[in-house]
Amino acid sequence: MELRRNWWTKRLVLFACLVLTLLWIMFNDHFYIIGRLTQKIELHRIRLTSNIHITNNIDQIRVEEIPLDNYAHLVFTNATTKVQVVPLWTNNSIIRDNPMDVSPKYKILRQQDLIPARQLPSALIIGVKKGGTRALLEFLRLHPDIRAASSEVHFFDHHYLKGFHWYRHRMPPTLEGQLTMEKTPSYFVTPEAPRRVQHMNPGTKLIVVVRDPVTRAVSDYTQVTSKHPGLPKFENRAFINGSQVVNTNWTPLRIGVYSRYLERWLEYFPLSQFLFVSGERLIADPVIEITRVQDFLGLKRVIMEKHFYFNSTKGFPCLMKSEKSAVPHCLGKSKGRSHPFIDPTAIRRLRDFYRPFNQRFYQLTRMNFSWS
Ligand SMILES: Nc1ncnc2c1ncn2[C@@H]1O[C@H](COP(=O)(O)OS(=O)(=O)O)[C@@H](OP(=O)(O)O)[C@H]1O
Repeated sequence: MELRRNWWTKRLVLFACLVLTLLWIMFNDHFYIIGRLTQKIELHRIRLTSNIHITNNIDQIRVEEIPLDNYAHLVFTNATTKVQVVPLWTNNSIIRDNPMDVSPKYKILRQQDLIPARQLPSALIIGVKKGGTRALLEFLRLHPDIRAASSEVHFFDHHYLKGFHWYRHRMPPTLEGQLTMEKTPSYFVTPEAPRRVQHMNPGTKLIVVVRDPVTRAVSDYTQVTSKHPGLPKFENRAFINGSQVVNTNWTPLRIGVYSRYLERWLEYFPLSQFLFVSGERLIADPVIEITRVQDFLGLKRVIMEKHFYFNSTKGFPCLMKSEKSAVPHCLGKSKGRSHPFIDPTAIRRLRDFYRPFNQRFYQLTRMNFSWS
């Protein structure tokens, strides 16, 4: 009898160990299992809603990345073998494997069953170069409902052929309700960018930080000379062969013809999807501009007066705290450089040159930026 009882106890202990091991495995793979389930549901949804036949086995999903430009062509010619998938959902196993995402912050979120996922941006700061785009993005990052890629991604100009899967993985993970953003100022002047952005999402919100084109050109030139000292003087580059003719082929001057680029964007997006931020006012009164941006993005007005202070050494507004730390934060040395002296006659000529283009830009945007 005693022998039989021992036999049962041993079996029970063994069974309990087995159950505990199973529970442990399930707990650890909790998110992975959910991820796989969601993936199956998502794929099923694509199958139901799309007229593209996906031949891939669910466990060996092989999505060939094809630029969206070729989409129409593919649908009509070779629909069974190649699919254009713009992923709106992240496989959690990728988050699991990314060291950035196993930070304590994400561990806590996971424990609360809040699973961050990477999304394509729904709002972009598309320009303009040297307009104040970094300042705007750094200010916006204070908002708890905004998550932004920290560096310029250059997807719609340089990396488009890498596909949307690549692009999405440059974005930070977000929780439901959080907005994904990115800033690359060269998008504004990239001929293909409007069509490509529209293709990604015709509802994308577009923010353009603009600044007096003459000061912008000098700022651009200052940046170039900081990297390549010894370049010809600004005045020598701005006018053809020492004449009074403006050298419109020179990129720092060409970028300032804002109306030309905006006209191209307006072929793809309605004006209501743009917000034009004054680069000058972003320095003089950042609260006004940041409030406009929060309203435009449909966000609560969280960033306000108390978040800014004027740093007299830097000569610019700085933040009382950054996204990551509670200490006051100014932009780096490359933002807010002192500009070289430019001959006032050259400045006057450039102002005359830009005047009609500025007027056209005011007309298009229905805003008067008062650049003289
Ligand atoms: N708060 C604050 N701090 C520092 N700088 C500020 C700020 N707000 C706007 N600016 C202006 O931003 C200009 C740089 O613009 P961008 O960030 O768009 O430049 S870039 O295109 O990303 O290189 C930069 O141009 P420069 O003054 O010529 O350096 C600044 O004038």
